[in-house]
Amino acid sequence: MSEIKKVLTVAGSDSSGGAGLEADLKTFEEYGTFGFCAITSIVTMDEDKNWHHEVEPINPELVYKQIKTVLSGGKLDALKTGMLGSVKVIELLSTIIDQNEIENIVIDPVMVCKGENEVVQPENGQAIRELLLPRATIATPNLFEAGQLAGIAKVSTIDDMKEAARKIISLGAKNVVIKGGKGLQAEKAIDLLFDGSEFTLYEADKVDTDHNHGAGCTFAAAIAAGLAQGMTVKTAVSKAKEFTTAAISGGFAFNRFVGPVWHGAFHKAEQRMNKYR
Ligand SMILES: Nc1ncnc2c1ncn2[C@@H]1O[C@H](COP(=O)(O)OP(=O)(O)O)[C@@H](O)[C@H]1O
Ligand SMILES: Cc1ncc(COP(=O)(O)O)c(C=O)c1O
Repeated sequence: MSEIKKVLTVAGSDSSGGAGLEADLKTFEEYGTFGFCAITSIVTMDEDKNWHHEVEPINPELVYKQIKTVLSGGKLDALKTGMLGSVKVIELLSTIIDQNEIENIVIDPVMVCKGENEVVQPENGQAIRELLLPRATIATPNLFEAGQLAGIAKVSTIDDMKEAARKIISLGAKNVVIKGGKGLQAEKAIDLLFDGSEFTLYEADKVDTDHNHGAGCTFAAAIAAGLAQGMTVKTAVSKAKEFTTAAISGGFAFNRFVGPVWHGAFHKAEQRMNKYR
């Protein structure tokens, strides 16, 4: 057996299990890669506060020590970032990327949680743009995040996505895939990849569901695992799209607010479903 590929996620914890580092690790496992994590923040949702997401950042020094622990095991095949907790963590991460040989870097510029209107830690957006985009093999913003990174008020059409993608590439990312998802004014769930010269569209049927908590994290994690396994960017995005569509189709109502996607759905183990559901 060839050596197992190693993928690190630096992300927030979503104890409801669909998003955050939980989504990433489950996805890495489904891909047959080995997942590591460094926790940057802990997210909880409070029923008494209308299910508002509360974010508790982890001390940056502790985040640094977690990453150093993982790096002590040798070279990583991919690194994925999610919710980063603070500007300090973003600064540390950019230095760590420069000082270590990491081939594939997937920057998921998490700025919003589904069901919330306000930006989580708005000061992080500028730091992600300046410090992480130039180091990204691929950035994976959703429509809102693409607008924030590109300085475009609203991204809601394919043409808007193209404009935002051009801008994000000009900020230094090697590739960007903008997740059209449910928010796009289109019949299908369309994502747009731009590598600086060519646009590629990825389409899937829209799943009619509200249980898509974690879809964005899952998509970016799947891209990271695919790249770690040696896929080209185009193949990794295409495979991630299939994986995520399946995960959304397998989503379920967890409580009255959150419906997580199910990362195990792609491999449709019927026995697994019958056993646990
Ligand atoms: N209802 C849906 N049906 C099918 N695909 C979807 C649906 N919602 C989102 N997606 C896909 O899931 C992935 C994540 O998109 P999105 O949910 O917009 O990201 P985020 O979680 O970062 O907001 C993208 O590939 C998007 O096209
Ligand atoms: C820790 C964490 N990261 C990322 C996200 C973003 O999740 P999604 O993939 O649904 O955009 C969330 C949403 O709640 C979260 O709690």
